Amino acid sequence: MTTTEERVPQHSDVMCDSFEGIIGNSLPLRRTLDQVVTVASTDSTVLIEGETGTGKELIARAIHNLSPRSDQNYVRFNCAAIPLGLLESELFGYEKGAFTGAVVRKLGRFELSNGGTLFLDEIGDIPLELQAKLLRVLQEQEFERLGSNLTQKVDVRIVAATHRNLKQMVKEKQFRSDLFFRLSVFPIFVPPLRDRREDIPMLVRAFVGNYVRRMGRRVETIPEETMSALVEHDWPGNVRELQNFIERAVILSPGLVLRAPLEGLDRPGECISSAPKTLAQMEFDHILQAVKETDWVIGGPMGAATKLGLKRTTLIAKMRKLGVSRSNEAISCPASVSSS
Ligand SMILES: Nc1ncnc2c1ncn2[C@@H]1O[C@H](COP(=O)(O)OP(=O)(O)OP(=O)(O)O)[C@@H](O)[C@H]1O
Repeated sequence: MTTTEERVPQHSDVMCDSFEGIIGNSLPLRRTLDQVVTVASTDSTVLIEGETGTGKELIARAIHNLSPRSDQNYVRFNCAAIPLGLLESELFGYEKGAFTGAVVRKLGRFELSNGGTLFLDEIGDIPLELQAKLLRVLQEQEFERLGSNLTQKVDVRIVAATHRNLKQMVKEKQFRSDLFFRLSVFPIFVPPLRDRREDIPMLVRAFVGNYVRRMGRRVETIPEETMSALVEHDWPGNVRELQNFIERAVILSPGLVLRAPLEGLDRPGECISSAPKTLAQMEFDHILQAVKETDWVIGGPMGAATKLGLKRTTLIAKMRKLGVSRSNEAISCPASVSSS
């Protein structure tokens, strides 16, 4: 093994850096996990906020596992995945004959999670009409099944999550402010992967290890330049996107060395960053794209300078200033290009 490769660790190595299946050791992630530990032992409602794929569901499960309710039910309910008309009956249940098709009594998620934890994923997608009813259950822990006058009492700990900006939704009157305040008793923010790049190598090694085992492959090393490119990438789909990418890479690796399809990361327009790009970043991307298309030929009629309408010397000077070189080949969204 050379110094520019690293060994894929065994499962036990990875587990040292994993907490409740949450891999990573960066400061932002550790801060989030500290909050998880702090709130888990209480019965308080928790609102988990963060972009898609950051691991909100893992955090919700960790809160349940570390709580005194861990031996009771953990029920996950995705508010966005259920058709509008069914949401109410899925949450609160119904009596036989409550509506056409209600041939037997059905318990809703609140009753199913009685004594345990109910994880309401994508809470921002709960329609306004249902928000008042949800608020009542959160406050009073009571509700009626559809088609019944009998009040059901429950003891449910609520953990909710959203990738939406609920505060903004409140301002726009799409989300009730009283429900927002009730939900956000203890908010936890899960940072996007691009704000905790130190976690990427650990995640990559763990995912490679997992997929290698599952697929019966023999990958043992990850080239250093592959790891650097993965750390540099912005991962708009966060850990989920990284995980899927690694699965693809392992499928494409018949031998001992990971063959990651880095060119798949380098698709212009796919780079969704929270901050708008600077002019220098756009220039960097555009020039990098042009030189890659000409296979790094700068001068001459078929060269990148002609393509870009620049003199050869001007393009070379710009490339030097912006730091465009072959080592950037795998980078699609340079975070470090300054606009000066
Ligand atoms: N820190 C982590 N360590 C290991 N796996 C992780 C981590 N974060 C996320 N994952 C994995 O990434 C995938 C997405 O995570 P999860 O479903 O928890 O994200 P999410 O924030 O709830 O996404 P969404 O908002 O789209 O529902 C899952 O397969 C999860 O196991």
